[in-house]
Amino acid sequence: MAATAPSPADVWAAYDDVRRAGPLVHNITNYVAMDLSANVLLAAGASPAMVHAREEAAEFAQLAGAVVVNIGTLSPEWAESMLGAARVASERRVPWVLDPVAVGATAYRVKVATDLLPLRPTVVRGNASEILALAGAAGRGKGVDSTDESADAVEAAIELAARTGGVVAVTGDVDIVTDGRNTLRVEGGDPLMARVTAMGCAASAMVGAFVATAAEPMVATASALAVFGLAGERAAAQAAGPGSLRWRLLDELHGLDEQSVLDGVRIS
Ligand SMILES: Nc1ncnc2c1ncn2[C@@H]1O[C@H](COP(=O)(O)OP(=O)(O)O)[C@@H](O)[C@H]1O
Ligand SMILES: Cc1ncsc1CCOP(=O)(O)O
Ligand SMILES: [Mg+2]
Repeated sequence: MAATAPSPADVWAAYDDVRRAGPLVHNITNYVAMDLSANVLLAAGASPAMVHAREEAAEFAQLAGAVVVNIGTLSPEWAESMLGAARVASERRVPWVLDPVAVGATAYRVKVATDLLPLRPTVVRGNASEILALAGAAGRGKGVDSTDESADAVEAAIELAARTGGVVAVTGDVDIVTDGRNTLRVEGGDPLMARVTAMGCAASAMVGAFVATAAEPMVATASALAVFGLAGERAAAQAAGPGSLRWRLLDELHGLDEQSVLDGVRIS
């Protein structure tokens, strides 16, 4: 599908960089996702901060290695914080990630996400229905959940990436990563991951950690999703259900070693 696929060794190097640098990742994320996202970032070696007040979000964004903006539990006050933080990130070249949770569900979500797009997110990460909806195609989803396959959102992702000038990632059974010119397929993960709330939000937070430390957003995004998927599939292999998948995922992210990444990552 593309010439720029990072090798498993590149993915390991990117993860190693996150662990060494421990980047500060500023999250304006939803109430549901705060705990899992913060714990995923800590398990991956990054430093999470959840900061969303209008009075401080833009100021805090200047301190961060990356900003993650997630519209999951929106309100007008939060939307103002998101726009302020994204504007500062864009102006100061702090990489920032947009997670357009449930964007197809209501006109308000479409408006807020559409207002954020001109601030040129380094990466947009969503499920297939969200990326279809944001690109103006048919996808609507079932609330925060996708009713579409990632393979059916490839064209929408390419179109959206051309519009933002950044990277767009569609997660699902296969994760798709595109910059509008090259498109990568990241395999891995497990269907059980979709039975734990805020997994996609946590994947977006991981992307934040990787874009904070890697020079190339395509490599960073594919690497983050590959590591997250690998940890998820290793966790799922031992999990009794969604509850143990959740804590096992944190343990797998923390314990993942070079050989497991070299053996387990599949990007084409
Ligand atoms: N059917 C599946 N097979 C493998 N991995 C999956 C599957 N569904 C979701 N995942 C993984 O779960 C994580 C969350 O993705 P997704 O469910 O698409 O996000 P969201 O929670 O935003 O809808 C990603 O790492 C993705 O690769
Ligand atoms: C359930 C829910 N409701 C509003 S935000 C949210 C979390 C969504 O998380 P994810 O998109 O990662 O499934
Ligand atoms: Mg989501």
